[in-house]
Amino acid sequence: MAGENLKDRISYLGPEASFTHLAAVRIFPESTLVPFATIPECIEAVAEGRVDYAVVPIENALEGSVSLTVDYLFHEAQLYVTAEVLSPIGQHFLVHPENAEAESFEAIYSHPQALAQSHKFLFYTYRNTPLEQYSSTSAAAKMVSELPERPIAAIGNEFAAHKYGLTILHRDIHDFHFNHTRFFVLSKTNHKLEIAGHENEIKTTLMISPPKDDRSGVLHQILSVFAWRQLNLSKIESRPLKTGLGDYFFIVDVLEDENATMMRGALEELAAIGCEVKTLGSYYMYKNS
Ligand SMILES: O=C(O)C(=O)C[C@]1(C(=O)O)C=C[C@@H](O)C=C1
Repeated sequence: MAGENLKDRISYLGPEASFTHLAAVRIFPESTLVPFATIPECIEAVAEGRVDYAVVPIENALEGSVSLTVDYLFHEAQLYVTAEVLSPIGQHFLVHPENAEAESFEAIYSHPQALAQSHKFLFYTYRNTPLEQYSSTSAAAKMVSELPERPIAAIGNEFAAHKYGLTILHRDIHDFHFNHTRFFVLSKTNHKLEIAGHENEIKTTLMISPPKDDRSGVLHQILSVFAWRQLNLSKIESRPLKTGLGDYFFIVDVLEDENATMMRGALEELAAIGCEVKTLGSYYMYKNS
């Protein structure tokens, strides 16, 4: 399926000016974007057909996988990745203009990922200020804008500062310069979103559960399936199956289309060695500036 439909409805972690919102606008500039308070609600909305696509964070360069998204995709939903968005992430320290001269702050609010990405700055600059988790960076920014009487701060992006009329007291407070997040664009149907400006490389995400007989060398066996076919992996990660200690599944990103001959052979061979494979489909990557 090519292009976006103007009538499409898209769920994202709101409110406006979250990082997920910016990623959603990159792919769906003209569609109806519907904010939700949590990632599971965004995923549920697409699984139940209330929206056509969900845009959700999947991995951050500093903090690793967003386990909530990974686990929902494995355990709860049968959805497909239709595109990936790679966004640079700049975290800023935002305050109400009336509190721009405050000597200290009562608390600092943000999404747990943003607090974690700014850990060093917060430790060295605001060691004694409580850090409070909030549903998203933009929800924290909105809340700070609504409570000028409280000396509180939020961590979020520049768009949130503009949207909610906040002052950027400290700019670029994320701990490492190369801060990027990958977002998935999820749908109930397996297809690729093809709009202008995608990278050439195609990627397929597989979730592989190893055979249950606990044989030795099974990870080696799984990797060999890809290795001798010269199928390049850009990521491999394990997550708990939640069936017992030591039980894991593997998330593998392969730089090939799932319909390519070598990939079809790899999927057959994985089944033959007793693996269960959940494919999330093949998709292109879009960079956000
Ligand atoms: O809180 C937001 O603004 C989000 O869109 C969520 C989220 C995440 O869950 O990783 C997205 C990107 C950034 O890494 C920080 C937070």
